[in-house]
Amino acid sequence: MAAVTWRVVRRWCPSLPQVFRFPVAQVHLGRPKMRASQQDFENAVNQVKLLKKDPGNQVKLQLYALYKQATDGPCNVSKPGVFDLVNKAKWEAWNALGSLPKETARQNYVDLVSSLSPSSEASNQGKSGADVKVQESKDIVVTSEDGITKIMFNRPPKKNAITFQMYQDIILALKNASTDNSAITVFTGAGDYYCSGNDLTNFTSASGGMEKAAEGGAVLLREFVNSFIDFPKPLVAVVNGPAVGISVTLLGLFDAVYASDKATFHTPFSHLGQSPEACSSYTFPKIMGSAKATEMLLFGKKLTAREACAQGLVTEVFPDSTFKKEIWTRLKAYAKLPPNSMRISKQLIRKNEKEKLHAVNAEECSTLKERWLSEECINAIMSFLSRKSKL
Ligand SMILES: CCCC/C=C/CC(=O)SCCNC(=O)CCNC(=O)[C@H](O)C(C)(C)COP(=O)(O)OP(=O)(O)OC[C@H]1O[C@@H](n2cnc3c(N)ncnc32)[C@H](O)[C@@H]1OP(=O)(O)O
Repeated sequence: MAAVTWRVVRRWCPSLPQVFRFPVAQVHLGRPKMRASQQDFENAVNQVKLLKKDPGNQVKLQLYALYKQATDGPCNVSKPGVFDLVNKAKWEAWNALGSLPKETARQNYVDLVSSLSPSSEASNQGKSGADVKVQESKDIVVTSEDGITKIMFNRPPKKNAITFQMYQDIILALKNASTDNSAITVFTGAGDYYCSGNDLTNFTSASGGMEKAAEGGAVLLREFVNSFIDFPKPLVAVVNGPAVGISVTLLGLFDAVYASDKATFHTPFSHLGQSPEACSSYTFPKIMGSAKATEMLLFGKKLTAREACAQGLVTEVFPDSTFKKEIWTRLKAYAKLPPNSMRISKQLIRKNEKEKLHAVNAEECSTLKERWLSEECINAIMSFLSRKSKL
């Protein structure tokens, strides 16, 4: 899926690196524009193959798009399916170049490759992470500031429900955050909700029928949850409002959870004909004991922030009026702690659990794949979509 390595891709397509989304406007070209000859272009293509350091998915995406535009012209192939993550991302990057002339694409490719020379790689490494928007995505906004990478659900009109695209964007954001120069990574939500969980239209709107959607959904979910299990730095949730479904279950994989007193925690899986995910069938009983976990995961009991704190799911609750101010002040202080020490301590805490968590994730995903095709689940989703039911 998305985690194809640089080496694998070079083998797969020597001059066309694996890529992800990166808006054209953000390419910073290293020198003034001159007309690049075909020879310059071919030299640049060869230079890419010799790069010692992986330039990162965003740059690889841009290289791919510019190469295709320079050689084939505007994107002329149909968009790959929703679960063909890598090819879809490549298609989107190429398609985003619109009608950019071949010569300009060739020039931009040459300039981009030249900006990847060892000297410019070295000069990029010293950059501070001050207030940088690090990933372009409509519904997931990623910023980096004061040693904190913030990943924000940003779909307030839909209560931040998570689309298939958002799952993919989060996987990419976590991958980037694991190696950026921030000390901690924080999830939060825009608007009044933290997140209303899985977008219930994900399965009904996917092309290729429910079975294919369930199959692809299970693969995507497994990779998504794996990226939380394996995340190497302190992972903090700033729960600004109600949280539903997978946005709650994931909290068992976070290192700290801070909540506004307006937040609630709800996992209505039985109401939806579904079963728990994000390792919550293992983490929740461990955190709160099996009786309390049963009330949440089987009976769908909604907890207030204070109840969730008493059960150990939430670290601390703050009055909503001062929540943001207090929490960001505190997190900025935490982000100044020695990052390597925090990473190593987290590793020690997580190490003995990892294998178990991966096994639980795999089993939960295959169970869910069956559930999504069950009559109970399909009826529940249809009922929500036809507005007969709400939580
Ligand atoms: C591939 C991986 C799969 C992983 C699986 C995970 C399992 C889960 O996450 S299960 C949890 C799924 N979530 C829900 O069941 C929540 C459904 N939403 C609601 O019950 C309510 O919308 C609400 C209680 C969250 C909010 O109610 P409220 O009255 O305040 O606002 P609404 O008018 O209902 O919502 C505004 C707007 O947002 C749309 N929306 C909200 N949540 C979802 C959602 N989860 N999926 C799709 N759409 C959602 C809602 O339909 C409204 O849209 P319109 O304005 O267009 O009608």
